[in-house]
Amino acid sequence: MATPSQRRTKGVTIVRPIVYGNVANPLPPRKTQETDHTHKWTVSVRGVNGEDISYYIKKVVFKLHETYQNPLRTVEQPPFEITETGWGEFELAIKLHFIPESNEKPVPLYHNLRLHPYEEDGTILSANKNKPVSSFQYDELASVFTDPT
Ligand SMILES: O=C(Nc1ccc(C(=O)N2CC(c3nccs3)C2)s1)[C@@H]1CCCN1
Repeated sequence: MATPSQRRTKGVTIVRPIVYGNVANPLPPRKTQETDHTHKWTVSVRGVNGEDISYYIKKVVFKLHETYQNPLRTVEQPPFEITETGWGEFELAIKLHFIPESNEKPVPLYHNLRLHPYEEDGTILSANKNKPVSSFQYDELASVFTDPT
């Protein structure tokens, strides 16, 4: 956390790494018959190494695909995550709202939800390639605060 003098020093840039992404696991066969949903997934915004980000993030708004009920999901306390089930992959919009809200504009992020482990070249891995079935995709983003108040 910036010291009071840093917080008022012009030109000071505070970098806070943020990790966002999703995990996904296949649903048991009996479940998929009911809704055609094949996976359960969780999209999350977290601090690196579990760092508490709630002292500077007021809330996180997740915008799911329009076919989901109530596609705009607001999370106002950690863990900043949404768990849903589904059958496909799509782009989620995420917006980070900061404390104090008036000084930092909300930061938009975009995350392509993944349901399967992928090879580097994009080919889908079959489970027997010793890759965990739950796919992890984290794009690390350093959120930069310049000229903080
Ligand atoms: O998959 C894709 N788009 C998707 C949008 C929404 C998806 C989904 O999983 N769900 C909607 C939700 C509901 N189903 C029924 C009632 S709510 C479960 S998937 C694209 C198209 C091909 C490649 N990627």
